[in-house]
Amino acid sequence: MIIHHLQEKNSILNKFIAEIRDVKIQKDSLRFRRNIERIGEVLGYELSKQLTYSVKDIETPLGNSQEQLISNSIVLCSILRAGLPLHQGLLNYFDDVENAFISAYRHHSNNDAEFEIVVEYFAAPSLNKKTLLLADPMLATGQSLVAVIEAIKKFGTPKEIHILTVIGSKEGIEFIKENFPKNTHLWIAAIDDELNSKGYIVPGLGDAGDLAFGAKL
Ligand SMILES: O=P(O)(O)OC[C@H]1O[C@H](OP(=O)(O)OP(=O)(O)O)[C@H](O)[C@@H]1O
Ligand SMILES: O=c1cc[nH]c(=O)[nH]1
Ligand SMILES: [Mg+2]
Repeated sequence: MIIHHLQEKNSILNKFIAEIRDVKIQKDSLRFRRNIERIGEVLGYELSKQLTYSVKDIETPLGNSQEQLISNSIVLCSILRAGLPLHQGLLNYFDDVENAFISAYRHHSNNDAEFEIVVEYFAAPSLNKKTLLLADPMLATGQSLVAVIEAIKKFGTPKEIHILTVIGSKEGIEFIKENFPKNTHLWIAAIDDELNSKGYIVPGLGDAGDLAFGAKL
């Protein structure tokens, strides 16, 4: 796995990360969603430098200009629910790509510490030979991403996979490294050291889905 850790270098991204982590600021759900969206825009811009380009002749009112444009066939797939604002941020820049959505949630049967990932819903075009962008703001244990990559196998084999995430744990990154193809790129804004006993990232930000859309039963 090729890891691109964006916060290794200081940028305006730091402000968006600080605001989504901040226990007071994150209570403003409109601002929380918009910050995740802005981070999606930054991740998408960085990722665009890794794509394939081909020249296209563009007619201007005064002449012609040769522009290098992205030639990958891209499918942007986000994991519900928390992936939605990240999806919007990526779509702001990758506005003409195909889209896919998959649901994955933690199902607790006995206690808070034990859960399985339930994948129920998947709407997608063929993924065969495509460049798959897989977006989910939180990479905690990594179990959701691994359940998703298993579930989408029947929709074809992508040429390459780019995972886009906001905050990840070291443990989660190790887990997905073992379960994704070696040429997979991980674009990650912030990496945290720990997971708590309930599988939440520490210091993290709490529950991204609830902060964006409210608590669920
Ligand atoms: O790496 P993992 O341990 O699998 O955890 C990460 C998952 O948890 C969050 O979703 P959640 O299950 O809370 O669903 P939600 O988006 O509906 O809130 C997050 O958006 C990831 O999908
Ligand atoms: O820290 C975490 C772990 C899973 N899901 C979240 O939203 N946050
Ligand atoms: Mg959640």
